[in-house]
Amino acid sequence: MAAMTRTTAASNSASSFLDNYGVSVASVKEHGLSRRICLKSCFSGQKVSLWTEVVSVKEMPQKQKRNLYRISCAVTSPTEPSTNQAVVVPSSETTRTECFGVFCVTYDLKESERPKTWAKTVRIAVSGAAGSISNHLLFKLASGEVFGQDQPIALQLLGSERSRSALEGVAMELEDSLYPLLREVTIGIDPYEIFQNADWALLIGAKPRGPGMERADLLDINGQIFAEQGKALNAVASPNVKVIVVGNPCNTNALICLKNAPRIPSKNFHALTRLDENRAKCQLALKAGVFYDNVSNVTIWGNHSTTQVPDFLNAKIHGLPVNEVIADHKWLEEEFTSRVQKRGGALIQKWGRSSAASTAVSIVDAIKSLIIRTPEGDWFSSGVYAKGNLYGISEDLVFSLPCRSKGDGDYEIVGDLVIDDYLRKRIKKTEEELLAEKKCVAHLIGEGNGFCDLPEDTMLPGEQ
Ligand SMILES: NC(=O)c1ccc[n+]([C@@H]2O[C@H](COP(=O)([O-])OP(=O)(O)OC[C@H]3O[C@@H](n4cnc5c(N)ncnc54)[C@H](O)[C@@H]3O)[C@@H](O)[C@H]2O)c1
Repeated sequence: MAAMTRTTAASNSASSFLDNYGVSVASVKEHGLSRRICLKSCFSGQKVSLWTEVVSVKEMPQKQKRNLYRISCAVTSPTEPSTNQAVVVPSSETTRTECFGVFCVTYDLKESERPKTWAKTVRIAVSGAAGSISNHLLFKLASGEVFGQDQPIALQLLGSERSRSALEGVAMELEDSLYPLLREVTIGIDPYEIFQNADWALLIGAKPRGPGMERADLLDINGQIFAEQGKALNAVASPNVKVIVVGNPCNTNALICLKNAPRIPSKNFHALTRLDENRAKCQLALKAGVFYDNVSNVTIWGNHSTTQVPDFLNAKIHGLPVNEVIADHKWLEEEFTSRVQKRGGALIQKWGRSSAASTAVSIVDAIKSLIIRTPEGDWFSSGVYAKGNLYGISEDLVFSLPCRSKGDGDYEIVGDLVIDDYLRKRIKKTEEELLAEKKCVAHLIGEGNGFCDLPEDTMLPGEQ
């Protein structure tokens, strides 16, 4: 067995790198960043005659925007099987982002498993991948439940320095699950590496609000994380990446992220308010005594905080206005909102931990809302860049609004909801809170010095 170690930086293609080794490429099959390369020739200077072999090539992301290829090949001679192997690996400083375990093995699609609909691998970057929400979400993604049963996916998992070992544990569980659609798993702690070519970025990782921590402190600590991750997305993700920010305070984190990623359309950034929408639907269904799939057209307006406005005015049950079905208008006006806002807190009291599973489900719902056409006449809520909204809401905010999608990953803001005085007053309040949050993080969005004067220290849903 001949083993060699060599690192090279090349600004050109993988095949010209192979040329450096005197190897000629017979054919290349692409699977996202991974390529299977069949060779015809031999390594120059190795005096090894090759007959057929497979080389896996991985682009090693570099902040310096150089391409670095890791190449490993197992070479078998017809006369001396398994005696000739050559491995080219990067030097240790380039191995921080690793394909994990079984996912490093090259794969080939067998003809029999190549249905006509087999699609290009979707690359999904997930931050906070070792956390509670991800622990539910990753397995839904890998199972095909989200993107479909003929859609191979790659999971690119970002953790923090502290969660490095846990991240390996997550990847081991994914290995043991033998998901046929899960083609690649990479783990790491550098967003510039993990976000490479991501089609989706699910930004969950954030610092939790500790005891006695002001909302302003949380904004600053987590804001810095999202400024960095925005820059990393800008540098290395797919230019049309769809970003869903979950880590709190998610609206302002999403705003910070998009401001730091000018290459990516602002429209592509979302703050997750889908859990609030789902909770609102559940409360309306409970009150009306109907199953929740009969509730539609529910909007969450504004911030994912206790100033959020769950809208019963425009919501429907069995296609009828909610206030025609629920006669108890006092309940709608006085109790419904706080029930939605306090649902997370009530759950913590019962179970002693926050809602991870239902949050993961709501992330799945949020993705599906963008890749599946919205049913006629309905809409969904998402924290989106408010540019072009017809409700007079400040446009330079990430604000939860009613949206509709054709299922192509894009969406439009629905512009014809009725806003009465009750809603207008509350929407104003959540808007004021978001404007104040924006001032706090001015230093992170290129708008001078941050100055924090929040109207009140509101909580995140579930904190109280
Ligand atoms: N928008 C919503 O509807 C909603 C709902 C529930 C929770 N959340 C928020 O989601 C976030 C995560 O919740 P969780 O229950 O999974 O928390 P968790 O503490 O279980 O997991 C968070 C993980 O993120 C990691 N992390 C921290 N900083 C990171 C960074 N800079 N890069 C990558 N990873 C990092 C941590 O090490 C940890 O493993 C919290 O901010 C929470 O408030 C939002």
